[in-house]
Amino acid sequence: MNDTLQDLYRVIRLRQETPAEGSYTSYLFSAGLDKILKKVGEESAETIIAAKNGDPSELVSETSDLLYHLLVMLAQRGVSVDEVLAELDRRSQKIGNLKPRRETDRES
Ligand SMILES: N=c1c2ncn([C@@H]3O[C@H](COP(=O)(O)OP(=O)(O)OP(=O)(O)O)[C@@H](O)[C@H]3O)c2ncn1[C@@H]1O[C@H](COP(=O)(O)O)[C@@H](O)[C@H]1O
Repeated sequence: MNDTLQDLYRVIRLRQETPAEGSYTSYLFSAGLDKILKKVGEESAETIIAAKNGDPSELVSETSDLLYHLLVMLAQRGVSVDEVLAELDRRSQKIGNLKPRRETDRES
């Protein structure tokens, strides 16, 4: 896998430590946790709508917005993206994760 998420997280941490003029990331950190969480919520909803709409480029764009805002959220809470990637790596050791479910649960 390439290092794009880790590189982006590094830039976000730089902005957190050293606010920069005209930086959207610095603006988010100065606005605080509630603003960051509001953006995560908005971008999540926009990603869901994009997935429903079926336009692949819209879905790529909205998913990118969401991932960026999730990384800002992690940085604000002091959690490294490496911890998330390590957790995903750990999970990749296990396959067959489907738990038994009732017939009525299949659509939701
Ligand atoms: N990946 C991103 C990224 N994705 C989305 N965005 C910003 O997220 C915002 C999302 O758009 P919206 O319309 O929802 O929000 P808005 O109206 O601009 O802002 P709000 O008033 O809602 O807060 C846009 O302003 C985008 O520019 C990003 N801003 C920065 N980055 C990365 O962060 C790096 C540092 O950017 P700066 O902090 O701006 O220097 C960049 O080089 C990029 O790699």
